[in-house]
Amino acid sequence: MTTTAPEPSRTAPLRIAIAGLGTVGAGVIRLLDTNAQLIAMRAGRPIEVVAVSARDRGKDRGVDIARFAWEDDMTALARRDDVDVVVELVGGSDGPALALSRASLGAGKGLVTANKAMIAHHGLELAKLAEAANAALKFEAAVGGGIPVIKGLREGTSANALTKVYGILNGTCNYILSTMERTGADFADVLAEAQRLGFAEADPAFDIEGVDAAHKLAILAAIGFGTQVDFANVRVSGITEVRSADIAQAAALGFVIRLIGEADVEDTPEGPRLLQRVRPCLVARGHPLSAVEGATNAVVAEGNFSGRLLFQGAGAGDGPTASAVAADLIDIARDEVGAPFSIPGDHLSALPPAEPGHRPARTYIRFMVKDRPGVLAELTAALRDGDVSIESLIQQGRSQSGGEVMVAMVTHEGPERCVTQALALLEGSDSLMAKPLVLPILPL
Ligand SMILES: NC(=O)C1=CN([C@@H]2O[C@H](COP(=O)(O)OP(=O)(O)OC[C@H]3O[C@@H](n4cnc5c(N)ncnc54)[C@H](O)[C@@H]3O)[C@@H](O)[C@H]2O)C=CC1
Ligand SMILES: N[C@@H](CC=O)C(=O)O
Ligand code: NA
Repeated sequence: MTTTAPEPSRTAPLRIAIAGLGTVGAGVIRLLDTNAQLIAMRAGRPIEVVAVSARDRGKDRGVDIARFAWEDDMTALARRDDVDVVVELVGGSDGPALALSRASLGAGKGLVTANKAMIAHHGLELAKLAEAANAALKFEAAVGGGIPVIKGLREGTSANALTKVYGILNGTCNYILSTMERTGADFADVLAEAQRLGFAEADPAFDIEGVDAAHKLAILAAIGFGTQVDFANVRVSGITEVRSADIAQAAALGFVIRLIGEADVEDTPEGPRLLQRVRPCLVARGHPLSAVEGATNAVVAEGNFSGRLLFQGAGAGDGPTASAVAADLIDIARDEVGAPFSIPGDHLSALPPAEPGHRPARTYIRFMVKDRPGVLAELTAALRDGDVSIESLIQQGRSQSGGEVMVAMVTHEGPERCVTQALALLEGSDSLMAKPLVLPILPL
């Protein structure tokens, strides 16, 4: 006689364990407490926290954790028989978060995570583990905080071939850029405020150097284009070189500066190629992304039948991120699972990276140069030799004593590689006092 484990009753609670009780973890507990009744109604059963783990048991988080079992070793959560789903809110691409995630899926438990770094690096492996164990792996909070953008792409646009996905994917950078633009405040002060508000990563270099946005872009591209997550081939530049003077100059020209992630698949004679890049761009006032302020994120997806879709909302912070985590839990409670990347891991394709040099672009170029005769001629000669046509050129004031001046230009549309070639001609020039800043102008 064979016996099988009894099917859990649909009214039995979904029993969860939470690892990580920082901004997001405490937010999830607060949300599950506050909205317990409506969540039980919508999920078809209660969602009940059984056990938790973090670094410091005694820390005051503004939520009562004494009612939950405590594990010093977070991977012990994956071994508990009284847990159906593990929620990983620790962070870090490897280390304990990855060990816990592998152990949870390996034990056949569902996994909900907000950890974009881990999904960007190990998403395919974890998806295959989940699929093999017939367990859920969900990560709505990992991209766009509270915006249901993973759901939007996995479900809402699932009948479309996507042509492009792009947008503002990092709340901290957007908070810094839009606050500097509005108030003229200093970069370091605004970053400190974003940290205080709980938007920034544990190491904020991930935010300001564009890496966090690149993690999120790699995840969106995988879902949108049915490709394996390919973080290693995202071309990344962050916002650390952007100065207040660039923001002011952009404003005078009718633009704002935003950190934009963009991905598309290009058909080439050698086959399809995946372009993924994150970089600060000039965005014309009037473009929907120019009005995105503070820690808000916005993602544009273009489908061949849906047309252009815009997903917008709070991209960081405890409440919005907790909202996305809880929505994933509700899906699991309802048994709505499916392949983590929309199509099974074994069928995700591996596309080589695209080379975008031939693509047409208008570009803002800012030089910091020595204030001396002949400098402008040197710059314009290099641009001429690189086949770059200048649309407008502004020299900002004069220094007192032959010091540093700013020269900003906007180019006419031309192949991207021309700007790169022109700037290569200036490399090593003692007229340049800093590396030129190149900001593409986002097409409408
Ligand atoms: N803060 C936000 O707005 C958002 C955060 N996320 C992601 O959510 C995750 C958590 O982020 P936050 O709550 O902001 O971080 P946090 O730093 O506020 O909290 C992290 C928690 O994990 C625990 N922890 C960290 N390392 C540990 C270790 N080695 N052993 C045991 N416990 C450890 C800490 O004690 C703390 O309780 C990260 O993956 C982050 O990228 C995603 C979307 C938005
Ligand atoms: N540090 C991230 C948090 C959300 O993902 C951000 O600023 O967007
Ligand atoms: Na989201």
